[in-house]
Amino acid sequence: MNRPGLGVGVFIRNGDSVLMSYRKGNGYLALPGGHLELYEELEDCAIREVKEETNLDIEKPQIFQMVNVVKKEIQHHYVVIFLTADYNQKSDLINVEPNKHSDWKWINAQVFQQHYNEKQLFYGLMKLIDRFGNTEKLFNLIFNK
Ligand SMILES: Nc1nc2c([nH]c(=O)n2[C@H]2C[C@H](O)[C@@H](COP(=O)(O)OP(=O)(O)OP(=O)(O)O)O2)c(=O)[nH]1
Repeated sequence: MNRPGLGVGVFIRNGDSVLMSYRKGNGYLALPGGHLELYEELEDCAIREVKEETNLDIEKPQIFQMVNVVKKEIQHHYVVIFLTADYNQKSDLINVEPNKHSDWKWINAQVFQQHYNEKQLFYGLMKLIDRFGNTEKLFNLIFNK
């Protein structure tokens, strides 16, 4: 890769939790999301990736935060855009790509913080918490508190 990639991650709200799974390749806890395609809007990317991975229909995707993740030692450079969204409860949660993700789980701030402490969050999320200092502040913003 000779240019940074552009990744999208979606915080889907449910009660006090967001939807996450462990990535089969690296074992990190991660949000649903993926790569922005050419000529695609960020919100459309979020809707598409969440549907492809979880079968959920998200509602009101909103651009939330961004991080620039530079890890030269492993040739990883991504700009990651995070969005927040609600979801339509009529859509069923399915692990559509079990070869890529463990089963989807609703994760609260405490569990999220534990994974941060153990450096078990996907890179963009680690950098996001580095910025906020702790998960509580981040979750307050996600849930508009
Ligand atoms: N999905 C997702 N991607 C993240 C997160 N944190 C983070 O840094 N990224 C970055 C690194 C990923 O390699 C990149 C693109 O997401 P991805 O790896 O899920 O892409 P993907 O395999 O679904 O790609 P594709 O379906 O679009 O081909 O975004 C996260 O929490 N979830």
